[in-house]
Amino acid sequence: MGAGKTTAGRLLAARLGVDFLDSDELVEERSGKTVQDIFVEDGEATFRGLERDAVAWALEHHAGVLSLGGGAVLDPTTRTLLEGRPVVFLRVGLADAVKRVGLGTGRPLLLGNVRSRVKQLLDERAPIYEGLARLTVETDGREPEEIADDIADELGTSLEESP
Ligand SMILES: Nc1ncnc2c1ncn2[C@@H]1O[C@H](COP(=O)(O)OP(=O)(O)O)[C@@H](O)[C@H]1O
Ligand SMILES: O=C(O)C1=C[C@@H](OP(=O)(O)O)[C@@H](O)[C@H](O)C1
Ligand SMILES: [Mg+2]
Repeated sequence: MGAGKTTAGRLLAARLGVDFLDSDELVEERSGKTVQDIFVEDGEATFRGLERDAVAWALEHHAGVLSLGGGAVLDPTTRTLLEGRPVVFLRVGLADAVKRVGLGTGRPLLLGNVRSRVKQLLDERAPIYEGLARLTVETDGREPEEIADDIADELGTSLEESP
């Protein structure tokens, strides 16, 4: 959360001239509920199931850029769906992540002490992100446009070698 997946993903799609989808937006459209309400009313496990279905649908029906929620890779089926695809890990340090998520509004997993929650989630999840990523891009102190340009340049090369 706060890595800039949604922001840089949208810019990347525009730069490549392809469609853009975001798994949180898809979950909200498909369920008719906000992510926040799903977490509060139905719980995280229900959200992960909806997220898995949304990711599966997007990967099957959509060619373009898909930005994921930061916890999507916690689901084993979602991880399997992503394996072998050009997954990009946007790395963010604690300070920049905390700045970017602000008070964590709309991000139910950040309720409470935002800084310690972000740290805990980054520590737990970094190995999963690293294991899945074909490309890792550092985002600290960098503008989303620059990050999107880097991804486009580096993925272009990688996709030529292995689609
Ligand atoms: N590289 C960046 N530098 C500064 N702010 C950023 C950057 N990328 C995104 N942001 C801002 O941080 C917040 C979270 O970005 P978002 O794209 O929603 O992240 P994610 O989808 O990874 O949670 C937004 O307010 C966005 O404008
Ligand atoms: O990291 C997570 O578990 C979550 C990240 C959020 O998306 P972003 O990473 O786009 O903020 C959203 O899916 C939900 O609040 C849970
Ligand atoms: Mg997002």
